[in-house]
Amino acid sequence: MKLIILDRDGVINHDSDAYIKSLDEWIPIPGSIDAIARLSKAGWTVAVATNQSGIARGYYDLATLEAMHARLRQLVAEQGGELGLIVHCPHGPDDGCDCRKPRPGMLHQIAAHYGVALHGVWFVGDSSGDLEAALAVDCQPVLVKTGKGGRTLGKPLPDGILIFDDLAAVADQLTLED
Ligand SMILES: O=P(O)(O)OC[C@@H](O)[C@H]1O[C@@H](OP(=O)(O)O)[C@@H](O)[C@@H](O)[C@@H]1O
Ligand SMILES: [Mg+2]
Ligand SMILES: [Zn+2]
Repeated sequence: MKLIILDRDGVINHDSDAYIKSLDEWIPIPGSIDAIARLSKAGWTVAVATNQSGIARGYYDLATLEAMHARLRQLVAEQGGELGLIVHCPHGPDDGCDCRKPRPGMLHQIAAHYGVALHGVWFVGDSSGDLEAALAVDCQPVLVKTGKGGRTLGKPLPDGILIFDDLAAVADQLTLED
């Protein structure tokens, strides 16, 4: 199975230091919806693992998050693609959960859902926590320069990460190989 896992904020949609708190604030990064559709049409299963501490912080509720994800699925379907499992961590930094990145719990959830191993699976993110979560379970960490990616690039980076301008460039690479 060709599985790729994506972070959401800063990779699929624009991020904000004020959190993405409503459907109106959820704005796709240009090229990202098409990238997901291209990957899907090329036989890739595209899953999402996203921290959503805004729920624990009371900034928005689960219904609002699910409305964002319904919009995401609709936009990908309109491009002829299909989005796979979306897993989110609703917890806050002090909740001690196993699913909040950089912990790899959501990656394990996705692997279990599809019955696959995580070794070498590309996990595309914009933050250091995404890269750390990937490395914790032997995924291939992939950093995009969108969202917080520019800031992340300014920090010391672990060895072995792949860097792309954006999700569209990741899709170009993976669909080129097919
Ligand atoms: O990039 P993903 O995982 O899809 O989602 C990130 C969001 O949950 C939010 O994560 C927060 O971090 P804290 O949760 O406050 O540490 C902040 O970075 C916000 O700017 C950001 O919107
Ligand atoms: Mg992010
Ligand atoms: Zn959690």
